[in-house]
Amino acid sequence: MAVQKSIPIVDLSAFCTEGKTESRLESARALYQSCHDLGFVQILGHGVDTELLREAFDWSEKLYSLSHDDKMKAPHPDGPVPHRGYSHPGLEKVYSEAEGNSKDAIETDGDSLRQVKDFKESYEIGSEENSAQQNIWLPEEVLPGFRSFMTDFFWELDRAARRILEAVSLALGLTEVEKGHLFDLHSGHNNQLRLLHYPPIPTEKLRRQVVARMPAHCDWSTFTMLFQDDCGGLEFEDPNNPGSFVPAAPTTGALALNIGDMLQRFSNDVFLSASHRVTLPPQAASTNHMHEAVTRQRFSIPYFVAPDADKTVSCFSSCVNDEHPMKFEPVSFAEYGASISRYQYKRKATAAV
Ligand SMILES: O=C(O)CCC(=O)C(=O)O
Ligand SMILES: [Fe+2]
Repeated sequence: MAVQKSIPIVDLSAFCTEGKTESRLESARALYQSCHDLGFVQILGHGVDTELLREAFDWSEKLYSLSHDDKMKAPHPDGPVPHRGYSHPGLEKVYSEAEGNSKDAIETDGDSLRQVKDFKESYEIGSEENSAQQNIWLPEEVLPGFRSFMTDFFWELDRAARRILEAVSLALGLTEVEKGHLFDLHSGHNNQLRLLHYPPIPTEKLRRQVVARMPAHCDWSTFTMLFQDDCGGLEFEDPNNPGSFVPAAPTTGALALNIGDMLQRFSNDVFLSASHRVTLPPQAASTNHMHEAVTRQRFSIPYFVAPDADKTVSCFSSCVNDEHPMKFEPVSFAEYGASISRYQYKRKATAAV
C-alpha cells in the first residue's frame, strides 16, 4: 500500500532581522528540499500576526454574510481583467493549463470548461496604486472599515512575502545581484489578495462532481501564501505520482506555500509549480432539510505574490548550467497571465448558479 505523504513544515523565523546565518542556511535547505521535490510546503515563522489574521477572517465572514444585492455593489467585471471585486458563485471557472489548451475549450471560447461550475465566491483586492488593475470597493457604508483594513493587510502580507523571497534566494543559491533583481521585479504592486468563501453544499454533489469547489490547477504567480480555516479540503498533487493528491490539513499558525509558474521559470524547473485543488473536506458537518449530508462552509485567504506586470521573467543564471540548460523562454508576467486566464471569466457574465 502506498504510504500517505504529509506536507513538510519549515520555520522561517531565522529570516527576521536578528536571524543567525547558520539557522537561515538550515531553513533554506529544508525549503529547497520541499519546493524541489513537491512544489509546496507549510511555513511557520512567517511573521504575520495571529490576531491580524483572525481579524481578516472576521472581515471575510462579515463580507459573505451580506445580502447578494449588497455584495453585487462591487461586481467583478466581465472578462478576466481587471481581476477585482466580488465574484458570485459560478462566475469564475478555475481550470488546468491542459484543459485551457484543449480543442474543446478553444472551439467553445471556454464554455466547455463551465459544464461543472465552481461553487465558491471570492473578492479580489490589489494595490491601491496598480493603475492597470484598479480596486473595486463596496461603498463604505455597506461594510465600514473593510477597505481600510484590507489595504493595510495587503502590505502586511507583502512584508511576509519578502521574508519568503529572502529565503527562496538563499535556497536557490542566487548571487547578490540576482537577489536584488528578484526583489526589483517584485515591488508588491502586482500582488493579489483574495478572500474566498465556499458555501455549504450537499456532499454528494461534490463527490459526483455535479459542482466543484476548486478544480486542480497551478497558480501562475511566483508563489502563493495561503491561510485557511479549520475546515480542510485543500490538496496538492504529488509530482512523483501524478493523479494522487495529498491533503494539506490546516496546521495551527502555519501558512501553506505553493510555488507558482513564475518561480518554476525563474528557477529553471528547480522548484516545481504545484498543482492543487479544493475538494471534499474530511468530515461532513450536518444534514439539511432533505436529510442530505452537507459539507461545512470554508473560508480561505490566498495571497498571490507576483512580478510586476510589464517586467520580464527569465531563468536565473545560477539555475542554468550544461546539465540543466535553460528550459523557458523569457516572458512578461502580463502576457503569460492573460493567456493562462483567458477563459476564467466569460466575456459576458452569466447568472449565479
Ligand atoms: O481555497 C484554497 O484553499 C485554495 C485557493 C486557490 O488555490 C486559489 O485561489 O488559487
Ligand atoms: Fe490556487
